[in-house]
Amino acid sequence: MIQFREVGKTYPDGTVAVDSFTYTVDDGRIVALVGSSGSGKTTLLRMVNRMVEPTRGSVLVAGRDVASLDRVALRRSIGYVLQAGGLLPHRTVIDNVATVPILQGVKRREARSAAAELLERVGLSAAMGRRYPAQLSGGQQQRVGVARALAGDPTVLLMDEPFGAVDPIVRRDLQDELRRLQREIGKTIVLVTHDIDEAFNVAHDVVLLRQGGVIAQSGTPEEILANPKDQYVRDFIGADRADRNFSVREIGGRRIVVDGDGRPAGLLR
Ligand SMILES: Nc1ncnc2c1ncn2[C@@H]1O[C@H](COP(=O)(O)OP(=O)(O)OP(=O)(O)O)[C@@H](O)[C@H]1O
Repeated sequence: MIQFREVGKTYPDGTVAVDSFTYTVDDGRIVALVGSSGSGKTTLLRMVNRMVEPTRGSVLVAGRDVASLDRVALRRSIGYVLQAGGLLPHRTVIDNVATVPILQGVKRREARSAAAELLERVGLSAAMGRRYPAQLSGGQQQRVGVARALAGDPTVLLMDEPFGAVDPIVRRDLQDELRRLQREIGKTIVLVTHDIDEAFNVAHDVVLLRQGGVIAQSGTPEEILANPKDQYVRDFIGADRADRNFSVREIGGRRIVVDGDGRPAGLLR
């Protein structure tokens, strides 16, 4: 469980990135922080592993205030996935994945064999392990980034725009795989994205932010779609978009679903 308790961050230049944010991420959930640029998503994410220190309030992971924990140990115990994987270019893929366990004292051989298993878990062949990051596609690098973040066996995985650098089709694949992976490994995942469709596709719970890390609305994708709280939320989720609005037409005894522009979307069974 991750508890944000009236947590805030004012940067030294006076920018209030997050005013006062209170929210609890339950174990085994995928939570997406969504909002427009500058709404404080990355700041909030980084306060969990202390890459950013809050200027007020606190963040608790598994009941412990992260401010009381050793920073380096904390960072190693929480997986962090960056856009485009954030891999070390001069190390092979397998070494990229094995780095944290080796730093944690796992023997090199064991770490490498665990890394090979992790690569398979994220859908890469062990042979890919011998390549360097630049020899992989963006989507493959992203998978390596996930494998690397999982290598320290963290309970919490933080992901910052993890699929931002890949094309829409690969992006959708990676989103689906993240859901599958999370079902298998049961980690708690907090994901930052500016893409509401990605949040709806991947997350169990969505936190929609305004500037200053203010929660405009939080809930399951279904709850938010069914009851957008105000016009800001409606605009952000595209509630009025044709592809969000369906109706049913009867044609020849069958019920056809059409979108807001009247384009056929499917058959109602
Ligand atoms: N080191 C810093 N010093 C000063 N201001 C900062 C710093 N880092 C971020 N900010 C400011 O804090 C606010 C929130 O930034 P943050 O990166 O958390 O937003 P975000 O929602 O992740 O944005 P984006 O989607 O563009 O990445 C922005 O106004 C940003 O300019």
